[in-house]
Amino acid sequence: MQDATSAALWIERLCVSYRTSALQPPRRVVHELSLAVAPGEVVGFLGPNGAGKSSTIKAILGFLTPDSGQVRVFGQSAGTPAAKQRLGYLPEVALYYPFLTPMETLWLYGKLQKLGGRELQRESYDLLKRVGLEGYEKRPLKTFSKGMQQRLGIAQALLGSPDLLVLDEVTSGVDPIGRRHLRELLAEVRARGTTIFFSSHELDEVAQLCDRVLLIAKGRCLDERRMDTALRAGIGSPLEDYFVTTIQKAA
Ligand SMILES: Nc1ncnc2c1ncn2[C@@H]1O[C@H](COP(=O)(O)OP(=O)(O)OP(=O)(O)O)[C@@H](O)[C@H]1O
Repeated sequence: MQDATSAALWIERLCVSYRTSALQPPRRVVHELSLAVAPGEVVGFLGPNGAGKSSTIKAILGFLTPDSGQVRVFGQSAGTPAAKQRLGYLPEVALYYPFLTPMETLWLYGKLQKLGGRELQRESYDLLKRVGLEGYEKRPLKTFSKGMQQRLGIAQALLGSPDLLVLDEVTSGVDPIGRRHLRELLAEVRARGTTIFFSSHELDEVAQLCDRVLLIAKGRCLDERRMDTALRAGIGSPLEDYFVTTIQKAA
């Protein structure tokens, strides 16, 4: 049983609202959401469009201030340097400077993490190789396809060997070969004991990678369950059935 100090990720009664106009009251998009992820666990965060997945992820990163509730990363309050140090993050849309190369990009992100020197250079080459960008280390990103940029995003998220990897739509825009490659990479990251929390609409992928899935809709947790063989079997269809029927029942 996890608690706020032992969990890799602990969210308790999180509420998030957005104000889109000074004339309108804020609109709440995450309602009293609670969840816990154990160290080393791989959890898929599922839900239909607009369910509140990215908003929850932004609260984990400390990018927004919740109305109420608490978010902790390895016992540290979200958004604090101590929490950020343990986190690697790939946003839903990762934007990089088009005139920089992958090596320069990782150098920049490494510097922001206070990494540097030969160690950073070695880690950057190693990561680019692991994500399948060997040979592209010194090409400007403006020549990269979306899938190649996404691979760079994974390398950036893995820089500094984070203990918790938070991925928002990790394989969006990646071709089937790239997806397989990324799945293998995440399986390898997981085997090293890294906790992974990721949102995805790719249920095949979720079925193959996750220990557990959490399903949210309209900012509320609908269900959670372990990925057993019944949900893994077939070509993702049992998990798709579970997703569709649980959402429909709640509606
Ligand atoms: N910056 C913002 N300002 C106002 N409303 C926002 C903002 N970001 C998200 N929302 C709204 O919050 C709700 C939840 O959005 P969120 O992006 O968290 O959902 P999601 O589950 O990640 O969706 P998707 O699967 O489509 O990426 C949506 O209704 C969205 O329109």
